[in-house]
This record gives sequence, structure tokens and C-alpha cells, in this order.
Amino acid sequence: MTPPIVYKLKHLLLSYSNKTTPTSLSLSQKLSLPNLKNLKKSQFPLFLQNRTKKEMKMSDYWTTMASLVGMLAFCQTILQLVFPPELRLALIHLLTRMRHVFSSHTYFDITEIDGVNTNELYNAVSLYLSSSVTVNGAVSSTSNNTRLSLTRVPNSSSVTFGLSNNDRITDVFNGVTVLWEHVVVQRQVQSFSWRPMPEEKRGFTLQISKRDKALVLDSYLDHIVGKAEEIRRRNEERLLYTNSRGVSLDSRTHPWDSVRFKHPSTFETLAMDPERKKRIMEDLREFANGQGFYQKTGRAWKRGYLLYGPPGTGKSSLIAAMANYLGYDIYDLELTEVQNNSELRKLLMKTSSKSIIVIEDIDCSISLTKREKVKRKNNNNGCYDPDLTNGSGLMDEPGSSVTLSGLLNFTDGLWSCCGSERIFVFTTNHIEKLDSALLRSGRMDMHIHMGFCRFQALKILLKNYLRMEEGEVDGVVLKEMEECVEEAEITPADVSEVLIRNRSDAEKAVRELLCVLKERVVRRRKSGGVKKKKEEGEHEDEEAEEEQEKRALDSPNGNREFFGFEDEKDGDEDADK
Ligand SMILES: Nc1ncnc2c1ncn2[C@@H]1O[C@H](COP(=O)(O)OP(=O)(O)OP(=O)(O)O)[C@@H](O)[C@H]1O
Ligand SMILES: [Mg+2]
Repeated sequence: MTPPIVYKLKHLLLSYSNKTTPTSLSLSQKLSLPNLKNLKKSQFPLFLQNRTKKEMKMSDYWTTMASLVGMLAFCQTILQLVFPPELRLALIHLLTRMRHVFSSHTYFDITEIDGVNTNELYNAVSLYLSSSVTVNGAVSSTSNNTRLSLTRVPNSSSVTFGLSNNDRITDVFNGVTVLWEHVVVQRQVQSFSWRPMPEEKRGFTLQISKRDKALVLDSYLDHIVGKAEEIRRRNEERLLYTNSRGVSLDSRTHPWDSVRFKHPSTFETLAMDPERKKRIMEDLREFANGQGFYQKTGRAWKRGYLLYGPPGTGKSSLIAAMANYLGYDIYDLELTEVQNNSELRKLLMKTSSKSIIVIEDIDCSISLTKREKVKRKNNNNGCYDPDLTNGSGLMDEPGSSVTLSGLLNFTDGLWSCCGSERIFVFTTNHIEKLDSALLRSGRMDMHIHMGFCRFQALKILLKNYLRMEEGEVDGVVLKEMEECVEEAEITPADVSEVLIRNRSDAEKAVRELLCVLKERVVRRRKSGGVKKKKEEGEHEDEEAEEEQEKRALDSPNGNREFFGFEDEKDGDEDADK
């Protein structure tokens, strides 16, 4: 590229060599050069002064140009020699320091790379500013033409805005205005380094008034880090991990395979009584925000949920909704693939915090009823046989891969505390098969019964699948539905099926659903389902009674089985321990 000064000189020379050339003259005028007619000879460079128009032949012109360019290059070299990069940098630093000393502001530099390590604060600031520029006026640019860069990181579903190189932006925090500048300079040619450095040296400079300095140190940076973490989680897609048999569990390999988790289930789409839903959401939120509480009370920062109910009532959907609500990853633990307790522990150690560890159909994964039988056997013999237990009073199935005690250690023992902010979710279709040790508080803090579809849940499904609000459905049909839905004992999955089938015709879908509900009621009445169930209830076998009794003892308000919502209770010792 021709430097502007050379460009100007070229035209000056051209016009000088041929004053009558209209193009050169107009060009020179365009460039606001002095009118050549008024130009005194003394105003020309010395080596040109003795030349006249006639003397300036074409060959002379090119010679002159070459000398000029050579001179410029020479000057540049001299400048570089006189001011080597280090000196130039030092001069800049000196000037910057002087500016800072006399300024009423304090400056904080947050460089991208701190020594050889990546500075997490830089990334946090970058994320914070990127989100803030889009938040209603929380941050406003210093000028309207502040440039924003757009990025999309891997695994992210959204585009983020960033501050362009060397641009500035203001932020307001607690009524104090601060200025951020994104400083990008070319990195010096580096000597040998183990770690290749980026070509550019990037950083943020925070300018804040000296009297507000305490604010930054106290809370502003904490605020930024917290916000950045929140944004990061929101932007990233959830991951669904699963364990597979035979994966080496040495310290280098990761025993979990992951895929992107894009389950659309949310608490909004979940067909469930709104009050119960609200309670679950509050519980989750309290847990996620409860670091201080757990620390203060000396409890591991984890929570257990047991979801139980017939197939197709939304247990898995609830787990997905939980993950989407909190922005947690899911570890779907396939217990049958785990060889032994130590492998289970290793798997646990390789889970990250802010995650939900799920064991589906826990009653099918591991024999959990054994313990009761052993207990009975011991009772029958009138003595306790320690050889049959693992020392904690729990029976380990001989030759089995993972034992009950191993599982309990996994959720509640010392090992459960490696890492934090984790939720354990177990699901089962048969809660009555589970051992009381699994049911006691502290292990599974909340028991959530996912039952057949009720009227409230039905309305949510109508809204989800047919986009029909309550008022849009025929009042008479709705009333009939309300009357028979509970007796029909239909799962949300079955209701969904009918609605999906007819989703192109909402009226037809509603009519058909009502028919299905009525048919089920008739069928149930015919087969004496209700009556039979009552009789069954009266003649429950001894074992089932014992199970119920045990759970009633465990439950302080006795409603765990049906509603599954209890407050946490402390000090409820496992009967067998
Ligand atoms: N409560 C619900 N709210 C919304 N949709 C539901 C609900 N229950 C079931 N469904 C629908 O039914 C399908 C099956 O539900 P889901 O897999 O969550 O049931 P589940 O209780 O986990 O069943 P299983 O015990 O067989 O694992 C889901 O695709 C979902 O669309
Ligand atoms: Mg399921």
C-alpha cells in the first residue's frame, strides 16, 4: 500500500513536472495541496530546488521517486533502531502510568493469559459483557457505533455478543458507572515457550472512579463471576451421560459416554397438579441456591428424589424437566453395567457437579428386597448372622455385581460428597419392593408419586397438544371429562397418544378422548375393578402389610405414598442400623 505521504509527493512531483496536466492538477487540488503556481521553489525539498521544469525528464522522475521511497524506508529503519520495540513499549507504559497517576480513576487490567494459565476472570468478564449489551440498558455503549463481535461457542445453542477489539463500553452497578475497554495488542515475537501463545495479547481494562474502588473489590467482580457462570450454563446444551460396560476406569479415561441432551420436557409441559409442580420447582431452586445453607448445617450439598408410579406417568419426563429447569447435565447410571461397588464409586467420582444422577427402575437394577428376607430369616433363627450381611446390617447379594450397601454408600456415604451440587433421582414402578434403607430421609429427601392423569393434568395436556385453553373446550365435554378422568385411571402417556393421533382436528381429539375415558370407566366398572381393588386392599398379604407399616413408620405424616411431599426430617435413623 502506498503511504499517503508518498502518494501526495508523487502528485506534487507530477504536477510540478507538467503544470498544464489537468488531471494531476485536479488531483493535487483534491488532496488539498498548495496551488503549484503559488508554490515557491524554496518550499520543495532541497534536492529538487535546483531543478527546473525542463530539467525534469521522465527518467529523472523515476530516479527521484526511488530515492524518496528509499529515504522513507531508511527513516523507518532508523526509527526502529532508535526506538526498539522494548523501548517503544516502555515509553507507552510510562505514559500510561503517568496518565494513571494524575487521573481520578483506578484501572484494573484483566489479561486473557495470566503467566501461562488462562485467566478465568477474563472469560467471565467477556461473557458478562456479552450478555449485558443485550440486557435492557444495563450496559450502554459509550458511543452508538460501538462494535460488537458475534460468536457461537461449541455446544452452544445461542449466539453471544462480544466487545470488538479496542472498543469500550460502560456498565452501571449499584448506581456506579464503570468503563470497560477491550484491549488487544500484537504479542511480541516470543522466545521458546512450552505453550504456544496466541498472536494477540488480549485483556480488559476496567476504569472506575478512585472513590468507588472498594465497590469493585467487594462485590462487582463477584457479581460478574456469578452472572458469567449463569450465562455459561444457559448457553451450553445439556449433556446426557451414560456408562457402558468394560470401559476402563483408570484415571485417564472418562467412563461416561455423552450425547447432547435436547429433551423438550419442561415444567410447563409437564402434566401434573400445578401446586405439586410449584413445590418441586421451589425445592429445586432452594437446593440450587442453597450452598450457604448446606455449608452452615454441615450437610453434603446433594438431594435425593424418588419418583414412583405406574409406567407412562411422566417420571422420565419430570427428570428431563428438572435438568432443563436447573441447567444440569444428566448421568443416566445403568446399574446392570456396573461390575462392582468400587466401579460404582469410580463412576461417581467422574461425575461433575451441577448434575442429576439418575437410576431408572431401581427395583429392576438391583435386588433390594433381599435384605428383608434375610432379616426375617435371622429373626426366624432367633439370631443375627453377621456373615450374611456386610457389617452395616445390610445384605449383599452373594455374587452380585453392585450391592445395596454399595448403592447406599454411593448416595449417602462419604463418597457421595466428592463433588457437590448433585441430585440423585431414583425411579421405580414398585415402591413397595424397595428396601426401607433406600426410602429413609436424607437418602431420598423427596418422594414424588407420579400417578394417573387427573383433571388438572388433563387440561395441561389439552393445552400442550391441541393449544386449547380451558375456555376453548366445550363446557359440557369438559365437565364430563372432569367427572370420569380419575375413575378411568388413564396415564398421561395414554392421553397424549389419543391427542397426538388427532392433533390436526382439536374438536375430534377432545371427543375421542372423552370416548376413551368413558370406555375405560365402563370397562373398569364391569370388571369390578374398583370393588376388586377394595377387596385386595382388605386382604393384602402379610408381606405387603409389613412393607406399608415400615413406610408409615418412616413417614412422619403418613402421606408419603400418595402425595410424596414431605418436609425433610432429621434424625430418622434407619431401623436396621
Ligand atoms: N406427566 C406427564 N406430562 C406430560 N407428558 C407425559 C406425562 N407422563 C407421560 N407423558 C408422556 O408420555 C410419554 C412417556 O412418559 P415417561 O417416559 O416420562 O413415563 P415414565 O413414567 O418414565 O414411564 P416408565 O415408568 O415406563 O419409564 C412421554 O413421552 C410423555 O410425552
Ligand atoms: Mg421412564
